[in-house]
Amino acid sequence: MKRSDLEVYFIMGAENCKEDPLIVLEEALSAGVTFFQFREKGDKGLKGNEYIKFAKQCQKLCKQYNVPFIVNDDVDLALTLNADGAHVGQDDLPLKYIRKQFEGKIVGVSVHTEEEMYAAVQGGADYVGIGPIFETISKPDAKPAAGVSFLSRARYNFPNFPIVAIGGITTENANEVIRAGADGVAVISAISQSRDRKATVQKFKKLKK
Ligand SMILES: Cc1ncc(COP(=O)(O)OP(=O)(O)O)c(N)n1
Ligand SMILES: Cc1ncsc1CCOP(=O)(O)O
Ligand SMILES: [Mg+2]
Repeated sequence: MKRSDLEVYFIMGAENCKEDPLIVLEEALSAGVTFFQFREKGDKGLKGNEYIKFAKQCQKLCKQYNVPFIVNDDVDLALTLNADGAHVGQDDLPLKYIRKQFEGKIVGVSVHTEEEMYAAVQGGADYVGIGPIFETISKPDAKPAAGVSFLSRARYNFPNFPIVAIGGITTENANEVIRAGADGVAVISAISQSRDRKATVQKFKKLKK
């Protein structure tokens, strides 16, 4: 993958949407998001066959728009569906156990410290997600908002490594994370709950590098 693939990384599960999630996803894709993460989790998340059916529908839409379909947390689902990749956090399956299973595919890892970042890069991650940068309404168990200082250091230490920023990112504050060194923005609510998805995605795509 290229760093520019992370430009507008849309993340979504059904509970993030006030409208039909498949319509939300199709609008986001047609507006030009560059990466998609299927993140269906939590007590209110779909389960069993409904979960798998929804994942397949999202994957089909992503294929139509030629956008990578990444599965959050559920490595088995990613492998079963032959997804383009998986995203794991520090409390999920460790990179060293899954890297080989995803040969030729994309593996993203969430990092919050320099140690975690070095381990992810050395362990063969394709990109890292850094955040939450700002307060988020979409992850009840998120760590406190950390601002951009770690993001800036991560970019300084790894000038060419793909980095995406996440957490509370909106069209108003996104330039700050790009200036701090992120290749792109990973966003749930700003896109899933936008009243004008096309305009929102277009604004994210015009960020000053
Ligand atoms: C791109 C990206 N970055 C970070 C995360 C967060 O992963 P994690 O810490 O495992 O939390 P959950 O999303 O699983 O609740 C992410 N999903 N994507
Ligand atoms: C999954 C995740 N990881 C850190 S913050 C976050 C939620 C991001 O959602 P939003 O863009 O709505 O703040
Ligand atoms: Mg996780």
